[in-house]
Amino acid sequence: MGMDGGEEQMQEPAGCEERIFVSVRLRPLNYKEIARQDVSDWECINDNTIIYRNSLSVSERSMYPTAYTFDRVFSPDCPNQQVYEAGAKAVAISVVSGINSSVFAYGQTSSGKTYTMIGITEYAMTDIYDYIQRHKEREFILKFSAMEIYNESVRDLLSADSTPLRLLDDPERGTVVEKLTEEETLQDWNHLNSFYLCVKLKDR
Ligand SMILES: Nc1ncnc2c1ncn2[C@@H]1O[C@H](COP(=O)(O)OP(=O)(O)OP(=O)(O)O)[C@@H](O)[C@H]1O
Repeated sequence: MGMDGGEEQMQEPAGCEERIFVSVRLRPLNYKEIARQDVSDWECINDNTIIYRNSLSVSERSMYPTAYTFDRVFSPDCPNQQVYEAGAKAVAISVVSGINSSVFAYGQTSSGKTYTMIGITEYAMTDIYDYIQRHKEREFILKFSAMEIYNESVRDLLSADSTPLRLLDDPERGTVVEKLTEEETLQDWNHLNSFYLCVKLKDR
């Protein structure tokens, strides 16, 4: 996979302004929904807009907006690679320019957060390692941590100990998760993958 599209952005970060890119991904119907002959309530009508095809009456429908616009929307047949390229790549690889970046998924249970984030992380790490390989004149340190926040309790996904971790307010660093495992000796993709596998197994 090439990085030509993001290269310029990586060398010339856009300054200190904050930017938020919001995209929506529609999940395909699962086999249970198909068996029930469910129909998706949502439809992408272009790259930026989804519409709600609800079953309300015409008079009720006028009370609710039916079209919602985002920076990007992805239809149910969009593969992870396309979601990554169009929705997360620029953010994910901006870290090599020293920009603080974050990609996260939000949605109800079974909406596809894990499916999407696993795909995005794999493509992002491939790109980041590719960049590092091609810039041997620079030194990079990659750290990897994984935590789950569930029912307001924080759990370290790289530790066998499932005791909830405490959140501390550090005057300089902001909110800090106490005792979160931080692997800072990631040598290559395979090394990362061993931690990553551990996270995937714990998510089940
Ligand atoms: N875009 C997609 N294409 C194909 N299958 C998908 C897609 N998104 C989600 N799925 C499937 O739907 C199921 C639920 O997805 P996933 O586990 O990612 O949801 P989640 O939002 O992480 O759920 P939870 O909050 O319960 O952990 C999984 O079996 C996943 O493989």
